[in-house]
Amino acid sequence: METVILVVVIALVVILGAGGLVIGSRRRNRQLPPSPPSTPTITKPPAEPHVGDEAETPREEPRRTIEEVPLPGATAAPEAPEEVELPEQVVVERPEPTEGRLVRLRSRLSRSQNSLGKGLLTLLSRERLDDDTWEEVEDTLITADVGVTPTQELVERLRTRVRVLGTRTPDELRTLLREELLALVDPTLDRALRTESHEESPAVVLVVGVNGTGKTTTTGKLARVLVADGRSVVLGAADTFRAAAADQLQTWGERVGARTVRGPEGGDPASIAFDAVKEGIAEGADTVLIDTAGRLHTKTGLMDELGKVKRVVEKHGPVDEVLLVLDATTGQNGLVQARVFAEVVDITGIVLTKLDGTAKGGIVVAVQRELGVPVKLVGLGEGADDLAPFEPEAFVDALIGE
Ligand SMILES: Nc1nc2c(ncn2[C@@H]2O[C@H](COP(=O)(O)OP(=O)(O)OP(=O)(O)O)[C@@H](O)[C@H]2O)c(=O)[nH]1
Repeated sequence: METVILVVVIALVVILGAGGLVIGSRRRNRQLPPSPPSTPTITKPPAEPHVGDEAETPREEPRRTIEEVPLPGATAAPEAPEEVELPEQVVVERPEPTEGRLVRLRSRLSRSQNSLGKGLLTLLSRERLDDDTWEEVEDTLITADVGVTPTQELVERLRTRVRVLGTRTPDELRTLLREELLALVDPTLDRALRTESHEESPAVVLVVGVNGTGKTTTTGKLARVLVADGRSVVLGAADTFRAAAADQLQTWGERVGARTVRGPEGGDPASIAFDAVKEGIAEGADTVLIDTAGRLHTKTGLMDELGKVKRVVEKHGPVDEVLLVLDATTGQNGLVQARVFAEVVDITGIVLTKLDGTAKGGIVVAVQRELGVPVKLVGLGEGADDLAPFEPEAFVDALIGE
């Protein structure tokens, strides 16, 4: 009896052992295939499946190729495809023309801004224009970030003109308001971008501003504005503070066929700026656009960094434009930033971004007054061609709605 039990136990152990091996080998076979490489390369096709194979089973065995099959009269077998590195395809885009861009993008402005224009017109159309109504006019302008002094000036002038005029039809009121708003925005300021090359060297534009205001995006969009106007551009990725900024800028450049000069992450922005201008000279480019980092940790740090970039670039030739990028949605905070930058470097123009996302278009007036420098460009969306040269008339028309 004992012998019989022993035999049965041994038989069970043998059967279980064999089963375990089978399950184990199945498990091994179910390992995931290796993940595909990130860059596309042409590789050999996989081995063909055999009948009964599971679809996801990797087939490591070499593929039976045609040369192993003896064919009657066959001389040479066709060659298996070689591994080939595909050249990267860069499609150079043709940016939208810049003329009349603000008019085309006006709907973006009026959508967010018409609370200002419509609000003012509604107030001015009231039966009686008493002190309370004029106070409401003031509040509306201040809420739209126009600033206290310009608001008081506008209300004072408008009040006098309405009194003198006597009768007030809606058309007359609209015309008066348009004229007064336009006077605040100041159509006499020179808003031309100095981007034309000199005899021996390209024009140099420094783009400065706090990170996150849309500085890198604006530099990229500006490259498109210039290319659309027939200029050749070199980009300098001197914002070495944020790792992805150089990649981002390079992508913008590639889209319009502009070269980007960049350095190591955390590298010296001044030396990148210097090299970018050198490249611009070598290429005979019209304009070099330099994206800088805008850390506001300390004013001294910022001053040192931007001062050095400017000094080093000036070894090649003058810096033609220093554009300060401000986020219109940050309101008064943007004005504080503007003040700090203006103390550090001579700003020649302002770019107001994200005007599509705010009803506070009055910031155009406030920042120009604050710095005594014109708004030259406005950002009206995230699209590649959503940067427009600033036109006071089109802007005011969008505010009050035509
Ligand atoms: N709606 C809107 N978004 C904008 C505009 N301009 C820029 N942006 C967005 O703002 C975000 C920040 O833009 P970036 O260019 O990365 O900002 P930055 O100032 O360069 O930041 P750093 O590279 O860190 O210095 C992005 O999502 C942009 O698409 C604009 O005019 N309108």
